Amino acid sequence: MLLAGTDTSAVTIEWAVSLLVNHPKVLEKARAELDSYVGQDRLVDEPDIPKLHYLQSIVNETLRLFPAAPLLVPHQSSDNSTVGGFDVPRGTLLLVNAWAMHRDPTVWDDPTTFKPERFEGGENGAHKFVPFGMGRRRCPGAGLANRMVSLALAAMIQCFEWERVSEELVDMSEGVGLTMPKALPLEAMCRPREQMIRVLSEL
Ligand code: HEM
Repeated sequence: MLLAGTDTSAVTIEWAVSLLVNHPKVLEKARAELDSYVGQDRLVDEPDIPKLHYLQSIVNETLRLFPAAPLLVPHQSSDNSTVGGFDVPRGTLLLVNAWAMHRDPTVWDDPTTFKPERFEGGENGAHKFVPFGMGRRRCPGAGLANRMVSLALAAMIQCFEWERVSEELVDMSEGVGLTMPKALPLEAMCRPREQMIRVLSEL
């Protein structure tokens, strides 16, 4: 439970910040949304999150490209069945490749590009977007995870300027591990936003 809840969320935040420093226009748009809905006189808080639609799209797009559980969790079929023309006997170990589904060019337009806008306008990905699995064994922490990741990211964007450490893009290779870590940990420069220094100093 601790690993399921902490590492997955931490890794998702690291992928999201990596994507944002590589896409400064997206970062700018997220900050503009925060400035418009929350302002600069107080820290973003949980009740603000449902209003921050672009931020939600960034979190979804991060989970699409870098699902923290790329093969979900192994399941076992409870009965004989047929899936897509394949006979699956009872007791078969089943893995769902969410990573591949999320990058399938037959269901996603320009699948390898980071484009949070694809989730705008009510697009929720339905059965093609499954970072938390589906059905009875879907992640019970999905709601909490979405709120935690969104709130952490929102505060980081609202309060700090983020930049890459050099002209070179942040390396987005995936490393080896249960929760798909970055191959190279993120290094980025951040400094408090001038407008937020008062709020930060009162925390
Ligand atoms: C970004 C964050 C997270 C991601 C991407 C994620 C993803 C997943 C996935 C894919 C599964 C397997 C679903 C399946 O079997 O089809 C799962 C299971 C689970 N998750 Fe999460 N999770 C996250 C955060 C959390 C949090 C915050 C908690 C709790 C505080 C949590 C608790 C659990 C538990 C207990 C299970 C096992 C459920 C079962 O086997 O019935 N997860 N998660």
